[in-house]
Amino acid sequence: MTNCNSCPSKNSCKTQATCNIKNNPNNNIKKIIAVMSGKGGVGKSTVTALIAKKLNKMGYKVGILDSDITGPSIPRLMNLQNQRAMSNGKDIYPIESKEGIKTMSINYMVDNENQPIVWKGPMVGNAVKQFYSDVIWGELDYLLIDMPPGTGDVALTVMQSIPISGVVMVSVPQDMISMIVAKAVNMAKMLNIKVLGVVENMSYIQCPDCDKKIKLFEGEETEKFLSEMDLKLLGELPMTKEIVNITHNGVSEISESLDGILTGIVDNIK
Ligand SMILES: Nc1ncnc2c1ncn2[C@@H]1O[C@H](COP(=O)(O)OP(=O)(O)OP(=O)(O)O)[C@@H](O)[C@H]1O
Repeated sequence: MTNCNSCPSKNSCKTQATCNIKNNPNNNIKKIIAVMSGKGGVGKSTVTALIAKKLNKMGYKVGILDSDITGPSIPRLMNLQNQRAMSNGKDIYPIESKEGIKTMSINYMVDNENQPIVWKGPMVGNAVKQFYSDVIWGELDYLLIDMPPGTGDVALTVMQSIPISGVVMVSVPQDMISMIVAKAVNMAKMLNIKVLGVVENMSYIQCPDCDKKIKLFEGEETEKFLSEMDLKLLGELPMTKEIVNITHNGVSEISESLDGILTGIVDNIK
């Protein structure tokens, strides 16, 4: 049953008659942002984790819902592998990172993270809906949703059921990827969900000796893609060991330059 009072979209919702998600009365979530890519492996989960850490550092209350049921990576990226979610039989308690970011992922419910989730689409969709409705997120300024790759069944369920305020698209500077990201952008537009902009990941590498930025995909037409799709560039992230250390190895210090890029990204989506 829908509970519009606790829904983050209550003031802007146009679909109350058709809404099919239950809003948990224990939760008060101010803004829900989905991080999407259309194509797997471009760094969607990494960007989700970095945005969450930056918002958390700025003092906001943040949660991450890992809706990638068949390829969950949030527990590892947040240094929370081998954790188990507890339930009181009705609600599920999220797992909190050391900095206080609440997370929920299917990996908190399996005995071994290598165990595959061999479920058909509707079951996967229902699990994601439960992660929204049955998890005690409490008071959150931002709930980030790490979307499954692609524009398939589960992505559609998430976008149709959860009251998403906007989508951040993650891309890498290659023509082929831009084309696939364009599909995801068009999907969001078809569903009337605002696309907040694009984060270009693995945009360049930086020489450790002379600081020169080296574009791996020089000549690719990112600017043309952005203007054709009427999209804002939220920021360009380098391909660095620092990002791997922050997201895989639990390193909490962020260099001034990466912090500056993340500030630019979150200022554009807040
Ligand atoms: N900017 C970066 N610098 C260095 N490594 C990166 C960067 N972004 C992502 N990676 C690495 O690339 C790999 C894929 O990243 P990630 O899991 O975030 O992608 P994804 O798009 O979420 O993938 P999936 O489609 O499986 O969900 C990870 O090992 C991650 O550490």
